[in-house]
Amino acid sequence: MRAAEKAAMDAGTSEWELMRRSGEGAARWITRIAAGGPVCLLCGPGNNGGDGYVIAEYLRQLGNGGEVFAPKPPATETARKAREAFSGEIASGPLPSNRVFVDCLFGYGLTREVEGEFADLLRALGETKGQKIAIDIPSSIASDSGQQLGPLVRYDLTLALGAWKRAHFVMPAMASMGQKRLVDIGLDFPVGLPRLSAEPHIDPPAPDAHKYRRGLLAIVAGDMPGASLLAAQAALRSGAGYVKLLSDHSHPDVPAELVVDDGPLAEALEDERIGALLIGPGLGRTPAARDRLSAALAAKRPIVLDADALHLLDPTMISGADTANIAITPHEGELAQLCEAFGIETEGKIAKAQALNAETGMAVLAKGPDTVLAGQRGTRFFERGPAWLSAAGTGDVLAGISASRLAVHGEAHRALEEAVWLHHEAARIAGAAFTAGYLARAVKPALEAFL
Ligand SMILES: NC(=O)C1=CN([C@@H]2O[C@H](COP(=O)(O)OP(=O)(O)OC[C@H]3O[C@@H](n4cnc5c(N)ncnc54)[C@H](O)[C@@H]3O)[C@@H](O)[C@H]2O)[C@@H](O)CC1
Ligand SMILES: [K+]
Repeated sequence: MRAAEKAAMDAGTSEWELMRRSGEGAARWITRIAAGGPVCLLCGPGNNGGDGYVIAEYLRQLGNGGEVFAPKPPATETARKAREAFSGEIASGPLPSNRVFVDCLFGYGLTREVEGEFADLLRALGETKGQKIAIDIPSSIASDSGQQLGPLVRYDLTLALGAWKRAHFVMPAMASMGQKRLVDIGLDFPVGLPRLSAEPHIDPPAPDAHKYRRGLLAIVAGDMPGASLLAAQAALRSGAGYVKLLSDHSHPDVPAELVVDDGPLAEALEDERIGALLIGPGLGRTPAARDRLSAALAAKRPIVLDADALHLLDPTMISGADTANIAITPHEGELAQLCEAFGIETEGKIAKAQALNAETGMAVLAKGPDTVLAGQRGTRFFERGPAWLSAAGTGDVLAGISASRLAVHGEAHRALEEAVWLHHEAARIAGAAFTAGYLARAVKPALEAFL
């Protein structure tokens, strides 16, 4: 964001002009929400506060002037200019209630814990009644990390200025923001930056497709076949033409459309037609499980590693492998463990996923209530999925979808990105209190939404 603003300023657009665009863009949203009702603004000492004065003056010009609370005077030249252009008064006394509140205390310049009168004001904002709008980001959130640095208010709306910041897509920050909208201020961004994932388009099978050309997915099962069966149920509905379970166990009750190969694993893995592999759900962590993982990696096919496979994985297993073909789907604990196994020392989910991708070349989907993908095409953030996904087995479903997409086209980053969208959409369709089996079945109508 800073680089894009600097580029715009170097090209002749003043900071004041950017602030005017930000403030007026935000004010247009606020006037619609306030609908003539009273507005109360909180202005901080930096340029976020400057945006606040621009908003306040815009509202005054429309005859809808409200209260402006500003514990400290502006400390930047541009914010001072905005304050001077504001023709109203600064309010004092306790924060009123039943207003549309606009929080412009701190934006991406927040660098330390919010204390004293600023913290008091945020606490009062948290307690008072009314609609609450954060300008750029919630004022107690560090924009790069999402770290909470003071009293966290629950907002109804967050208006991001110019571009999304990382904090807009990580927990717990993102859960406090309410609806999110982006205010365009006419900046250009270089390609290759971390960005919000764009809705994928999923191709139907080619006119001359047959089951192998559409993608043969082989799922390597382990000691607990339930998890790999769930993954298979989802994979069958995610686009692959053929899904096989490679298992040592007998499976009397698998669905008829799922083929079980209970022969020796090494032989089954020799099938040239296998487009992708999945290993991990229900694999177990025994020496035998480790052997199955090594055999699967030695087959040198595009592969999704999940769950137990991530516990067993170490650098020696992938040395010499074409890691661009490997997609991994760790949750928070697995991500931390992988970082330890690969000697990565960094804090925070985004940095960990990026470092693991940079160090190993594998596409890393750091899943959870917030999901971050660090892969061959860069870093991607996602809107939050339904919280009902917090149920046992939903990770197996995600792994199954990912592997099925990988079998279709062989691109690890793309498969993981598509999988997150399909997973969220399936959860939306499944509604409330669903089981993982129900979720796996909802993948079929979910896929139809992206054709
Ligand atoms: N730089 C630009 O070109 C533009 C910036 N814009 C706005 O400017 C914001 C960033 O402005 P700034 O970089 O001035 O920073 P902020 O306005 O976010 O706040 C930084 C100011 O607060 C102080 N501060 C930081 N942490 C504090 C704490 N815990 N307690 C008390 N004081 C603290 C800093 O010393 C500094 O004076 C953006 O979020 C956006 O709202 C927009 O107006 C668009 C143009
Ligand atoms: K703010």
